[in-house]
Amino acid sequence: MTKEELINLAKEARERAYIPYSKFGVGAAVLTKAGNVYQGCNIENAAYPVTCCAERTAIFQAVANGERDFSEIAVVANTERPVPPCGSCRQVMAEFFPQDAVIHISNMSGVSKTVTMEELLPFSFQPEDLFSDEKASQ
Ligand SMILES: O=c1ccn([C@H]2C[C@H](O)[C@@H](CO)O2)c(=O)[nH]1
Ligand SMILES: [Zn+2]
Repeated sequence: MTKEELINLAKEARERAYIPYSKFGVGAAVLTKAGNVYQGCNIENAAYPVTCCAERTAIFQAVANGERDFSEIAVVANTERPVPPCGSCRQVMAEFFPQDAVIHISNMSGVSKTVTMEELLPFSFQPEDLFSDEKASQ
């Protein structure tokens, strides 16, 4: 699976975005270490904050299908510069992605940028931090 193929799958998912409020469509495609791809689009809600971004939709789709080991994700929007994932999505990525996993962000005309998980959310709160709580280990 090439970067371009993953980006094309994110573009395809973007066509299914449910965006009656913002009209801002985003698509994502996440690649698992097993070689499977799960797509996601943003899904908005009349109660605005309930909206789920494309990235989280794709990751949750994969996890709900029993996959938790990820190597890459592509995210696409029709913007001038490639759209950086929001803070909530970065934290969800940090839960599942290793530090060397790669995030490809792209616009519709193919301007893209690739960053690692470590670059996208450095010094992130990790599951290990929670489990290392001193009281929890007593
Ligand atoms: O990286 C991003 C940024 C925004 N959105 C969605 C959320 C909302 O539906 C719309 C406007 O913020 O775009 C995403 O899906 N991913
Ligand atoms: Zn987000």
